Amino acid sequence: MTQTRTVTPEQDIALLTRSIELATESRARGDHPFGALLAGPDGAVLLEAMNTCGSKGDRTGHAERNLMTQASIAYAPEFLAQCTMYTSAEPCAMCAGSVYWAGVGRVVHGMSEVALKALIGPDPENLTMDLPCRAVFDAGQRRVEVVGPLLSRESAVVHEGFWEGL
Ligand SMILES: Nc1nc2[nH]cnc2c(=O)[nH]1
Repeated sequence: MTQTRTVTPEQDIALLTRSIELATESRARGDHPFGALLAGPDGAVLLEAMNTCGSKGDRTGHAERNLMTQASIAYAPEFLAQCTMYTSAEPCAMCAGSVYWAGVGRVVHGMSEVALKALIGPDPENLTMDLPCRAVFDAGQRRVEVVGPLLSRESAVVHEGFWEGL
């Protein structure tokens, strides 16, 4: 039987804060400062992931895409439809696509893709697109609920001084 989502707004903030901590850990180990986690219908943390663009030399190694690969191997789409992905920054088009194809039903994100683009600029390491994840989900045949941007300031802090140095 599929569990119904009961996660509360207070849990949303706590879990989004955890994704920002993962972004800080990602930066500390030499990767880009992004983190993401998957929470079950009741808000229990099921999986966590960080960016691996630097450590694995994989330019598609975004935190959310790494998480969705793990999620789609570990869980059935009927269950993932009741789960939420929390991510320190709005998912890019590739990551939003991976959320859609894995079957996750809800996304809560930190700073917006537009704000990220303004913050990073034309850095060749991260040519941020100008495409909200809602636009990607709206093109699909399955509903993905999006909540965000939330904690915009907190999620931007982890990028401070990072991109200028690359
Ligand atoms: N949202 C997001 N954007 C990125 N841009 C480069 N890497 C990432 C990532 O891991 N997540």
